Amino acid sequence: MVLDDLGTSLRGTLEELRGKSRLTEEDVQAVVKEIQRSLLQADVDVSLVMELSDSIKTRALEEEPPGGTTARDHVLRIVYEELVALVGDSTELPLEEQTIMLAGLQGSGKTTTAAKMAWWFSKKGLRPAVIQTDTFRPGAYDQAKQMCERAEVEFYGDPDAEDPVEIARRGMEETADADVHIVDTAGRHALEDELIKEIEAIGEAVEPDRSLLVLDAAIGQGAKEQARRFEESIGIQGVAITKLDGTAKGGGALTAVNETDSTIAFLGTGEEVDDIERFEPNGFISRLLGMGDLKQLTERVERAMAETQEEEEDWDPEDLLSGTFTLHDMRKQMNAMNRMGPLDQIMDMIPGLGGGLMDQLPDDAMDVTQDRLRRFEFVMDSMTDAELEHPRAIGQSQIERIARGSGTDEETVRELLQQHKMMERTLKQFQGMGQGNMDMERMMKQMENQGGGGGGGMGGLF
Ligand SMILES: Nc1nc2c(ncn2[C@@H]2O[C@H](COP(=O)(O)OP(=O)(O)OP(=O)(O)O)[C@@H](O)[C@H]2O)c(=O)[nH]1
Repeated sequence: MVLDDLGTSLRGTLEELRGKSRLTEEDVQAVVKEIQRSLLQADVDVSLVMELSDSIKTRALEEEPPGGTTARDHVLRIVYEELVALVGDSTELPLEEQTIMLAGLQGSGKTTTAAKMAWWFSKKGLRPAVIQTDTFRPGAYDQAKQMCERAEVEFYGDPDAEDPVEIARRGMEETADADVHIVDTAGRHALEDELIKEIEAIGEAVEPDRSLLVLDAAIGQGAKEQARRFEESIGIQGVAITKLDGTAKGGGALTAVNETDSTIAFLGTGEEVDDIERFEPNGFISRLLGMGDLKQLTERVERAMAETQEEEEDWDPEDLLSGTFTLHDMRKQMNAMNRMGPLDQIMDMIPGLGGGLMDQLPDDAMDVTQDRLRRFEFVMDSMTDAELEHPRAIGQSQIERIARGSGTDEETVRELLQQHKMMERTLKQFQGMGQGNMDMERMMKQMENQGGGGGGGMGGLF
């Protein structure tokens, strides 16, 4: 896959830095040379490679590594950050009603990507439909139809119709119930005016909210020209890079994204409907370098720089006692519980609250079931940022969508929302108690009562 051997070769060079606390110019040069070699081999544009190596060199030599950071960590962090900047952010894709048009050359993987994207949106709880307008390639209709059947998503196409614009228009009408329309267009062997005109006309008919260019990872320098032409005619908001599971190099596609100031939306990694990933720059580069989660390394160094002992990754129980309590907070707490242990121990860490308070709760109150946690995780995965931030504003139609997307049921979504409400209320009382005006016994009673049938007291949280 893209830049495949970068991680291997870089690891060797970095190993040689082990034990060193300062970097020499030769050290940096050796690292940069490995990166240049890998990127150029993977078809990344020369000027882009030079730009990247210059900034790595300058930063590695000029930035002062914070105390306690090894030379290896210092340079690895800079390489990681520069590579993340090179691949750019992920294309914004709100989970809401929208029309997405796919464009690209023949064989780039548009039809496959349309069905995969529809599958992806359906897993997020939306109702997608694929509209197939390819009248150029015989077989495109059957292929799209079969894939959509496998993805269990709505499909519209007309094998007998000849006018793609008319198919697109009718497709939008016929699938009016769907909330995400994915419009697949025809490709050609090369970028021809006819192809551009056809896509422009389809664009006028369906008025897409965003258009994505589908690029085969094997494409070389030609990707730049393609991206530019599509960008000029229909405007490209993002790119889907396909066939990353093969031996493809991917550098051409990366260059195209960078040159056109575009972003990557999806990665295709196989021929099945679920062989699709939402592009996520940090994870992508970490995986590429084969070095675990490098974001953590960056964060560790940043913390050292700020000379703070604060463990940013770790949830601080005291946060619960101030400010508003959102589902983001609840999720952080769930993660923290996975790492830190059961709730009673966590509560013990809160100054003034631990020390025996939890002993007064019924034994099973702190029983955290993994299964429940996991189901709540699925539910939260299918929520938007806004929903996580303002859970009280979640209405029935959103509950239905979230339940569908998370593969759970409405009952579980409601349970989570109820849980959040209960926890928020209880925490407010803790806040009150923190100020010394809460009667302990009364609070304990309330906590128990709030549990209702779904689980007891504070322990019914999960
Ligand atoms: N291995 C692998 N194969 C893929 C991937 N995406 C698409 N393909 C294959 O690539 C070939 C072309 O894909 P299509 O989806 O038909 O391409 P298209 O761009 O719609 O082609 P036209 O309709 O002719 O423009 C098919 O055989 C797909 O199975 C991928 O991520 N990995």
